[in-house]
Amino acid sequence: MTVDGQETRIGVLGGTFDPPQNGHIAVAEAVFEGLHLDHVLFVPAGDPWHKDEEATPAERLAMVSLALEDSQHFSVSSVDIDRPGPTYTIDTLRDLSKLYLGAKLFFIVGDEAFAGIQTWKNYEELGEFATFVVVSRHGTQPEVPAKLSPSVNLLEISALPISSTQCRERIVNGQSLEGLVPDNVAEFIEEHQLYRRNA
Ligand SMILES: Nc1ncnc2c1ncn2[C@@H]1O[C@H](COP(=O)(O)OP(=O)(O)OP(=O)(O)O)[C@@H](O)[C@H]1O
Ligand SMILES: O=C(O)c1ccc[n+]([C@@H]2O[C@H](COP(=O)([O-])O)[C@@H](O)[C@H]2O)c1
Repeated sequence: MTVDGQETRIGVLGGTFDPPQNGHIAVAEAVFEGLHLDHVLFVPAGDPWHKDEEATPAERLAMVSLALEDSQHFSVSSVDIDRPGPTYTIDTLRDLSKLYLGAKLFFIVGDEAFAGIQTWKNYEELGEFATFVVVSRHGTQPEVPAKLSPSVNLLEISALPISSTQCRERIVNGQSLEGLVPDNVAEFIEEHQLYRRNA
């Protein structure tokens, strides 16, 4: 896949997006600009085996679509939701490599998520499919396994201090999400009464 004879460069931001928040969009923008990408795909996990998600896959997919609806360069992919079973990045990257033949993939991941990379399925093979862009979310120095190191790019960004956990806790505490998630995502959460478990 080429744009004007150049190899297409596609960023892949995998996540639980429970809910999508402005930090996700900011990190995608930072990597899009910093690495001169052509596009960023946001890929909500169908069954994130490593987390206890609250909203359903369909709700998380809908919220990511809303968050990106005005964006020219970012879009959502349902590959991880369409595939049955636990979500593994090796499968995400295999599927996207087939869908975007010849494109160069950049898997974007925060330093805290990358810290667990050695627990990911077939992690030694991930570098065959994508360059890993590890962003300085918490400013920690990630340990890079030797087998992956040729495929890992550490990128300093000014991450927004926002997490999905913080958003969910604010809802439980009856606090506003203004400035933390896009307005249309806040409206969806309100309309569907999401994350109110203890309220
Ligand atoms: N504010 C942020 N700045 C930089 N990276 C982020 C930020 N928020 C999330 N990310 C990264 O985006 C990816 C998807 O994150 P995820 O959907 O799990 O959100 P989260 O805020 O980390 O969720 P939770 O609080 O529920 O653990 C991960 O690689 C994560 O590190
Ligand atoms: O492949 C795995 O085993 C694996 C284990 C943990 C996380 N991941 C992926 O890492 C991405 C970020 O996860 P998270 O926890 O921040 O939502 C998301 O795309 C997950 O599917 C993948």
